[in-house]
Amino acid sequence: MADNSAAFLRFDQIEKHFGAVKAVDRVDLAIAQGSFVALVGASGSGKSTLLKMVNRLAEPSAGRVLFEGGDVASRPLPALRRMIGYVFQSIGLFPHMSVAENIGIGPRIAGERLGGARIAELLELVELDGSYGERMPHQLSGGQRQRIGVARALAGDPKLLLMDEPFGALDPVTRDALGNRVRELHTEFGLTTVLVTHDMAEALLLADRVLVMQGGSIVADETPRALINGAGGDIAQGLVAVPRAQADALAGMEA
Ligand SMILES: Nc1ncnc2c1ncn2[C@@H]1O[C@H](COP(=O)(O)OP(=O)(O)OP(=O)(O)O)[C@@H](O)[C@H]1O
Repeated sequence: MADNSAAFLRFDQIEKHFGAVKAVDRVDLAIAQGSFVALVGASGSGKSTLLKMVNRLAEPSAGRVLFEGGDVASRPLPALRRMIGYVFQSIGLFPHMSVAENIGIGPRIAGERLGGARIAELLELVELDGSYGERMPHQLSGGQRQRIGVARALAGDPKLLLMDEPFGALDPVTRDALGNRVRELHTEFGLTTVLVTHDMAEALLLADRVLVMQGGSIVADETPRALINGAGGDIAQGLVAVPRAQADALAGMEA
């Protein structure tokens, strides 16, 4: 077996139980620095719970999560969360704070105030004009709110970006544009990214490694190319069949 002890992010026999429900069931997994990993699988398969054990929004029932070799449980929370950007679907901007204050909230909790130039730079990264800093969250579209969520996640110069269905509520065009922008930012900043998504096409197009979860376990771990070529087993292939059938149906409509 490969020695994963030096992996950037490692799940070591990790479990999470909610009463009788085993949300995550003995997952062993190593994620290399710089990789873009998509986590897919049916609703309730344990994706969000696995992700939340990295930044300690959920504490494991057993096992450990190691980040840069150290157990996340022994890191002070503000420092840990500063190193880990987190974006989720209902982005949770504070409604009474301006966009600029929302973006700067993580560093502020850690005792640092971001200046206007830095806020403008972060807005630019997500392709929004600096003037958006003065707006209030209710003055934004859903897509703009998700962009602010990405800017906020990047504000602490994280090494690791965790994304839980970040584009789920967006229209397909915005979703595609923001997904591609995140992939560019991942490369530009040398991030390691873990993206939870229900959309296998999104996983195949954005990630360089796709993990499939079922009943709390990882049942497939493949590259997008391998999945397209039939690897990963029945559950993975069942998920790949959806975008493939759509692509075939569209191709069949060509004149
Ligand atoms: N706080 C909680 N209390 C009780 N049960 C929970 C809690 N969080 C998750 N669960 C249960 O754990 C299991 C895994 O949930 P989880 O949210 O991780 O799945 P998921 O794959 O992310 O689902 P979805 O794709 O619908 O978001 C589910 O059965 C869920 O009901």
